[in-house]
Amino acid sequence: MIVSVWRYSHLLFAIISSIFLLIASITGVILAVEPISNKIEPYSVSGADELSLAETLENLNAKYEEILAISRDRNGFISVTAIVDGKNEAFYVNPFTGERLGALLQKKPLFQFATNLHRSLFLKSTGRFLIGLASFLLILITISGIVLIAKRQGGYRQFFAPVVRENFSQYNHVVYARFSLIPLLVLAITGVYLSLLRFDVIPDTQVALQVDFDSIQEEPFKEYTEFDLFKTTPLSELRELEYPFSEFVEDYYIIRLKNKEVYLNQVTGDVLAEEKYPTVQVMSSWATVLHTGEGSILWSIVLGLGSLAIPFLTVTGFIVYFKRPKTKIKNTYNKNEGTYVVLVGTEGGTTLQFAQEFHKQLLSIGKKSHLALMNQYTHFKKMEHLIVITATYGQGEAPASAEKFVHLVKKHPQKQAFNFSVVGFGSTAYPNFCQFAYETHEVLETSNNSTALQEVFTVNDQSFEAFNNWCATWSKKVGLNILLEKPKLATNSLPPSTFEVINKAEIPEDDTFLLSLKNLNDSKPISGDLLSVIPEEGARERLYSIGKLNAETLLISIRRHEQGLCSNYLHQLGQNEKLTATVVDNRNFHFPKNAKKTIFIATGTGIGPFLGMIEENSHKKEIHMYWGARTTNSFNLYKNYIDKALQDGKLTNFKNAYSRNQPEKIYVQHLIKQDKELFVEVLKKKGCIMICGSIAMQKEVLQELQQLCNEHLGKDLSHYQNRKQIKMDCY
Ligand SMILES: Cc1cc2nc3c(=O)[nH]c(=O)nc-3n(C[C@H](O)[C@H](O)[C@H](O)COP(=O)(O)O)c2cc1C
Repeated sequence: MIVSVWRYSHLLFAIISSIFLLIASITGVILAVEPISNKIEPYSVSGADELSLAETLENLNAKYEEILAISRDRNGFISVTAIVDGKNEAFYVNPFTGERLGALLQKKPLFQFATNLHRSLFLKSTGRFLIGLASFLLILITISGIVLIAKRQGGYRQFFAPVVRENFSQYNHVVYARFSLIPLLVLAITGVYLSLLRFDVIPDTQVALQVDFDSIQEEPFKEYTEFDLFKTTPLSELRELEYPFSEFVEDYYIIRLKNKEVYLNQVTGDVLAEEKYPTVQVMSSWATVLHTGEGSILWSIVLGLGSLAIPFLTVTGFIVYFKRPKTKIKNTYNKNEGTYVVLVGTEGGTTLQFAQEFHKQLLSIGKKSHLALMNQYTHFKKMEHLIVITATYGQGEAPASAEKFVHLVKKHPQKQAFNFSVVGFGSTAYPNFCQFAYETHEVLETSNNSTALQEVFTVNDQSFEAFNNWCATWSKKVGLNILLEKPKLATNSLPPSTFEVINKAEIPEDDTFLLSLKNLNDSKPISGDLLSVIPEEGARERLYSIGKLNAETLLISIRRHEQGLCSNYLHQLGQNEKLTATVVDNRNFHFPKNAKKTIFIATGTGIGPFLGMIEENSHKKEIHMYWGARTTNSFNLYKNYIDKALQDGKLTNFKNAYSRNQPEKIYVQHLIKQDKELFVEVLKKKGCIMICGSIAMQKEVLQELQQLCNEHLGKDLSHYQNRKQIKMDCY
């Protein structure tokens, strides 16, 4: 709920201010160029800042007959206003020689236009107010953004940890927001400050020095080069020095330094009045520098990039929001009528869509089903079956709509007996896979009158296939017949492609076979992506991991099930026959480009994607493979590929674990124990471990790795999972 409040505030502020922020950001990018183009003008004189005011005045007085003022701007350029040939002129000079360097910079028309639009949208005070308001909203957007990133990353300490990629917009929104946070916050705060100053909400106090004319002395006379202030003040401190208006002693030097203003007797060099700038004035000066980047190429670039991030973050932010599935809950039976109660824990809305499909099918077979959010848990009068379907967020925490669930279960004990089942939606890309589902199961198990019908069932990456499997086992247990339809989710799949079967190899005793497919379309799968096959109209899709042997040829390794519709369909395909299937992007399971050493762990047909990754290892990076199967015979299907890869140096090492070759069973997890030094080294040196095969094997392997991390690395396994050093695709 708290996350939702932050999320909706973030969105609301963005909607209100988006147009103004877009204008301000685009003009801001243009204006960031101005200080850079000014700074690179050739008016900077090296070593000038170390000159004293006395030396500067001496050099310039020698060159010009009548100087009215000397200035130093934020770029460090020195200019004089002097009467030359009877005319009042202002120009840049070399303070060592007095040489004229060029005319004062004039604002270019483009920058003038951009400045007006940026400050006031050409709407005078109304425009200034709107821009000020947009800056204020930008502060709120940035703060709510910081909170949202921290929540997503699992805490402020993890703020800069790698972001798990779900899709382009979500990933880049978070990544670029983190980069641009500081410049955006600075731009927003200084923007608000400058607006408040403009509207006199912050009074622009200036120094107002008073000179006591009665006490002005005409003696002792001193050369101006001997004035203490002139001798001790470097030119770098100067903003502006105004010469006395006349030679009368009542007229004095006005010197504006970086931190104070001083009036100096032109005859004796005595200080007539002096005052430090008020805090507001110093702050205003800083706000201007920080907001405009004046005088610093580096800060101007940072601000320019920050401004550029605004349109990008606006567009990706809106895409993230509008892609989020939105569904309302409608109920035919209220909470007191439903015998089946389906509760959902969701944050992004996808889990709700699965739950809705399940609820719809229960209703369609005449069951009284009531659907609600987990936060709406209460006393359900007629409930006999409770089905909880929940996602996991943060670091294994409850999603927004289930935050109160644990508390509510304790608060509302059910008066009648009921059985329950928990389905966890999560992603193995996160360290605490479906943890909240396990917590939910535990709390329900200890609640009044409850009986667990099944263990927690987990669904990785919103796999409809897995959810459907759960539904099949659940329906069987309760004696129902439910057929689910796949919800229309935004998936990463490409349009369907056509493939031609070019080879089939098989080990009949093992019920496994390898299909080599020629890719006849433009789809460019990568080893580790998935091939979605629908064996006949209306049937469920099946996903197979792809191994890519070369640009044209893909390999899929399949286990044939006696009653399996899809595995038998693929099995009966003959040479040159065509297959229509869809490539699904599985970016969390691609070969790691930056790892120097990689370990593959697979059982059975899980070897498929690895055969492609090995084949593509043209740089001969170190790859160690651990493969588990029943007997030596199972290996014959892959032997040629592995032998050739070892010969070509594309595979460093291959070790197998055959469970039925010898009296005692050997599994891949036993090999991990044997070779623990290698595993420790790979994790330590930022290498990667990839796991593909059965969920049962994955559990055992993760347990072994967890132990190894605790004993030898002093870190939790999740540390490496967070850094994408462990990649999994298990089913
Ligand atoms: C910020 C964030 C954190 C997540 N943390 C976890 C996690 O700790 N464990 C897990 O199994 N899944 C995690 N997931 C994956 C979600 O549980 C999964 O994508 C789920 O299907 C989302 O369902 P929803 O759209 O209904 O919220 C996380 C997803 C996001 C975006």
